[in-house]
Amino acid sequence: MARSTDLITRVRESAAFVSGVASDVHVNPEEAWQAAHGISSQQLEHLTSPRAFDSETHFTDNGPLTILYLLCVDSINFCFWPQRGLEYEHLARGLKEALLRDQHTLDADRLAYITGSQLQELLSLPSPMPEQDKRASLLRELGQQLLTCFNGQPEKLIARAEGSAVRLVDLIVEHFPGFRDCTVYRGREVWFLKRAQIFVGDVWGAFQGEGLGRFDDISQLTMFADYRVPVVLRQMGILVYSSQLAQKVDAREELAAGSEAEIEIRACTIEAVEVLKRALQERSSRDGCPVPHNVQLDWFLWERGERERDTAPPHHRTRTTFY
Ligand SMILES: Nc1nc2c(c(CN[C@H]3C=C[C@H](O)[C@@H]3O)cn2[C@@H]2O[C@H](COP(=O)(O)O)[C@@H](O)[C@H]2O)c(=O)[nH]1
Repeated sequence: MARSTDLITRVRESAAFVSGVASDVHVNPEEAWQAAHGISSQQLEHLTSPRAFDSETHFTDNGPLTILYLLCVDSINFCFWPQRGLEYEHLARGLKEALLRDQHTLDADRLAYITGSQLQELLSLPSPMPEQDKRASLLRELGQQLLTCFNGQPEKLIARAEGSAVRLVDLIVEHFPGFRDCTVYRGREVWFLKRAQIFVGDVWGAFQGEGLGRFDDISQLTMFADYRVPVVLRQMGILVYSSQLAQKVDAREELAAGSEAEIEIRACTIEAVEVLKRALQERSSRDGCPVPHNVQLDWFLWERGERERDTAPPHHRTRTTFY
């Protein structure tokens, strides 16, 4: 019987397909090659060394509760830009502090009934978040499915993946429909799975690749197609927008979710990091430099995007629950 293609492979194939035919975005391989040779070996050493999850922002008890915490964070880790000043860190820190106040606050049987206003209170936010009710419904789905499929125990989800990041991404999308980040481009189904993959990357990072965070195939994750990394890749000259698209993005005009332009930005962002990774592998075959996993390249690019977000050009603006 033909083995059904795992979803991460579909993400890679989607990125290759779209970037091959895209009208408004393309990847510049020469700039990717330059960038790969511009990263110092010290930076690559740092990038590829185990990195502790910063406990100032994140909950890190390094037990099953961390898995539940990360499932909650990555269920609602999207679309902060409509509210000036709201960032990912407010979400991560807010959920951490809620757990420190009451370690049962995110238990599946409580998540299953959470409302938008209860979420706002839990996060101690002065005003409602964008898509707040949608975020609450995603947490209710998380709670209900954890109860139905995993006896309310998130570590059972991790155990069922049997040490495979690829398998865990498939399990997440199978059991939690809110993570099903896919759409249609010119008649073909295309996959991105940003929040499903970032959850796996976060578990791997939180446990530094050991115990509950041990994945033998972590190298299979693609980068996470958000709205911050495309800005960095564009500044590096690796991602190039048509003048029409550049004008729209720079004017902060919204791109509809599922529009060709939005899909081309996301797919070419994934492809750009694949090209960057291959350039680093080629360099390593000559000078022996360490080669980061995509999740490590992603963090490198995302953290640069975070540092420069106030001076960088505008990111693209799409209202979505996927990133
Ligand atoms: N590609 C990628 N996108 C990521 C993350 C993160 C945070 N994760 C790391 C942070 C600490 C731990 O090390 C986690 O691993 C958030 N985002 C996305 O950025 C977007 C902008 O958000 P902001 O600038 O706040 O508005 C939003 O779509 C958000 O979903 C990442 O790592 N990679």
